[in-house]
Amino acid sequence: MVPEDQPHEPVPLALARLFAGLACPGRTTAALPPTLGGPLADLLAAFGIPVALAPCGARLALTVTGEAETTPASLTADWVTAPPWVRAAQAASTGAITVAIDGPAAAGKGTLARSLADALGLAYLDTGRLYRATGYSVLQAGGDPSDPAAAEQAARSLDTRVLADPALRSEAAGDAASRVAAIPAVRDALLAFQRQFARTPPDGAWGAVLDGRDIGSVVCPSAPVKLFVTASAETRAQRRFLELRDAGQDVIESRILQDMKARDARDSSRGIAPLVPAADAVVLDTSDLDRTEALAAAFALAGDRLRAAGSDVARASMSHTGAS
Ligand SMILES: Nc1ncnc2c1ncn2[C@@H]1O[C@H](COP(=O)(O)OP(=O)(O)OP(=O)(O)O)[C@@H](O)[C@H]1O
Ligand SMILES: Nc1ccn([C@@H]2O[C@H](COP(=O)(O)O)[C@@H](O)[C@H]2O)c(=O)n1
Repeated sequence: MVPEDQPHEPVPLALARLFAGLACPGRTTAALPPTLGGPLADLLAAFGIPVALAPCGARLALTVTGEAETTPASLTADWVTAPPWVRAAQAASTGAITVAIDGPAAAGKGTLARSLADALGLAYLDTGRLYRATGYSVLQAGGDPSDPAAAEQAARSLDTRVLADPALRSEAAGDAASRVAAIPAVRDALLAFQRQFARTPPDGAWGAVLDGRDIGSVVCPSAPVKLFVTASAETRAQRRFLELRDAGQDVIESRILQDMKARDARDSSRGIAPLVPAADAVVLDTSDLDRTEALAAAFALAGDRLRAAGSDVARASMSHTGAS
């Protein structure tokens, strides 16, 4: 049993512990906040792993209760990162699994994408950084991000090692990004890198989470999981204000709101790959959700889609091999 004073476990640790618990049903328990425990139990159930939920102080204790539907003969590290339906996906040659997360600025896409990627063992790409790096490079060279020739040249010569530069998070880089992002040749230049990342994620990951504006609609239209994360403009401006203020930047909230509305309008009205939910995306409004609640909701939505993808893939795999 988990002691009541044990701190919340990070989701990846809890998941690893529960997967490992398959070797010893009934003995392994992980404690999580209730908002995460329920959706995580659903997700495990989607993988065919039976768990029991019980209150444990302010937390929910999840215990693996029995054998998974497809328990491997011996539990291997490979199985932990590749649940059975992913293997079925590979067998059916459908390639890596992609989780697409789109939405307007500061809606919380990156926060959710990173947590989902960590918890599910997926690689993560913040595609906004590609556009930010392109716009920033034009600015650094003294150019105009709206100039198609300068922007295309910057996109085509982009060195992805600059993507970690903290300067890319400034509002100026965000504004320049949305200007270069409206130029078709820039989007064309950045498309191959994103698709390649989704198709063959780094470090042998079995899939990837990509966040941006057009992941579900253009970059990865066949992604099995598509979330469109949004929140009111005021909520998003306040979140970005707190983020930049805490990072030591001198910022004014009303100015951020004004700039964010202008950027949203530009992103939504451009002629190419505008910011719109893909037809099959699930919309998640996080205006009234804190980070933990938003993650719990995303887990539940992603779990539903993954389960559906798993059964589609399993069916495809069976018809592929002639099984019924
Ligand atoms: N549900 C939430 N409640 C409160 N703050 C949040 C929530 N989700 C994210 N945040 C905070 O809001 C800020 C913006 O979040 P994040 O960077 O994830 O958004 P984003 O959609 O990826 O933004 P961008 O499009 O600019 O890359 C961050 O400081 C993050 O910690
Ligand atoms: N797939 C994408 C991602 C981003 N953009 C543009 O880049 C700007 C900055 O993006 P952030 O996610 O870092 O805020 C954004 O305003 C878009 O103009 C894009 O077009 N497509």
